[in-house]
Amino acid sequence: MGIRKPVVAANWKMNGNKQLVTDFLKAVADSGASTNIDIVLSPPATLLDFTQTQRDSLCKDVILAAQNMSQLDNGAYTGELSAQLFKDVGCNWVYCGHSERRHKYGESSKLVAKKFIQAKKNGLVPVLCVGETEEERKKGKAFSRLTSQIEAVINLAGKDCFDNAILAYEPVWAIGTGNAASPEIAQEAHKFIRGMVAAMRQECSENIRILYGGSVKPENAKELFSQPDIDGGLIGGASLKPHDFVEICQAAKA
Ligand SMILES: O=C(CO)COP(=O)(O)O
Repeated sequence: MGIRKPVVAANWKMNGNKQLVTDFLKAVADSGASTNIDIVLSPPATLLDFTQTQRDSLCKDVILAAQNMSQLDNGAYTGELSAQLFKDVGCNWVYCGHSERRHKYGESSKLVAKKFIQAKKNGLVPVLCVGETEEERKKGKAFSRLTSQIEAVINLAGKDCFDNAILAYEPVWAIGTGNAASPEIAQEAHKFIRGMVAAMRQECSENIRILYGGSVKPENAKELFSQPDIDGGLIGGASLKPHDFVEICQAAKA
């Protein structure tokens, strides 16, 4: 991982409660896991205010992230949540284009790019999630899928868009299936993604952190994180078990 500070991000999706927030933050604090790595927590939006308060008293280093966000500033958009609302409850990062948003809620790459821009405009660090489906991989179209998802952001946000941003490779076939990508397959995709950034801006490609997501668990984290272009992970299911999450964080330090 070299010069890049590892990141381990918890994505609770539509799970968790106040008790889990407290247990999670205590486990992270007790383990000292946040030394030398960035630990990110994204509980459901309703828990963020509580999480901020608990974070400030239990484990100040933990970064809060929103799981999704409106591309718009404010106004008559029932049920939507804006960048400013998330900043108000202590968020500094936001996930853009998680595969569940793309596939279950029909978010297009163009909409994802608008959200990415909105995050940057408001001083939030966007975590752009990209990844191919199983069918795309079988047809040899994995890299063209990644290219189109990343190009959509570059086209709208410009060539320096990945300064102060994070990328996450999350192959759809590995999310929630228990079948993580092999370290070789993940590394190949991460190298490809870093190469795309390098083609625009060499310096940015050396600094940008690219996270792997999809069935990361304590048993496979170390091997995945030891790949040269994998700078940490975006953790779903295993982040709901504080002990497992802490173990994954320790693997990112090794
Ligand atoms: O979607 C993910 C993180 O954003 C990964 O989820 P799982 O770790 O449950 O596969």
